[in-house]
Amino acid sequence: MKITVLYGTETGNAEMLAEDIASELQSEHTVECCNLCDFPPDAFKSDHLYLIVCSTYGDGELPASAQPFAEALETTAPDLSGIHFAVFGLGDSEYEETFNFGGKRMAELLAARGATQVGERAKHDASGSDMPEDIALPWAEEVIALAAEKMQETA
Ligand SMILES: Cc1cc2nc3c(=O)[nH]c(=O)nc-3n(C[C@H](O)[C@H](O)[C@H](O)COP(=O)(O)O)c2cc1C
Repeated sequence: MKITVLYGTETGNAEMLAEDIASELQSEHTVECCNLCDFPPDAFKSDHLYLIVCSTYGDGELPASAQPFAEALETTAPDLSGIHFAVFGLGDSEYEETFNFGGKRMAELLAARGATQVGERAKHDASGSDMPEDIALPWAEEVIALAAEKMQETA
């Protein structure tokens, strides 16, 4: 499968995780990895699965590297029907009211433009005991299997 791992980060955790996911998947898939700040919303392709790794900053906001992408999505309003994505959020449950809102916001923005979300949105908790890569790799395998079915249906 063609997979693009996109990440939105403020201090690098999402970037490290995105790179880990990409390197784990590349033996079986064609994988690219890209910062959301370098990815224009008109670059989505319907034969790719997009794995979006996104942290949360401020008061439940998107991290700095995802903000230009989110603004471009809102101003250019591309039609993303036929695009499949899954979201892995990074956050910290110490921020009780806004836990993992960055990933949630990203999923809402893409769905609002017609893209199809695959699988459950994963929510890593920096205050929990799991390492992000330990939950991200099984999550990625699961969403890839689901996407393979869905993308075949819509092809
Ligand atoms: C100043 C600051 C604000 C944060 N705000 C939130 C928040 O509102 N909700 C949340 O779930 N996590 C929040 N976090 C936790 C980060 O999302 C988490 O540490 C994540 O791993 C950072 O990933 P990054 O380095 O890719 O940006 C915050 C962290 C910092 C330092």
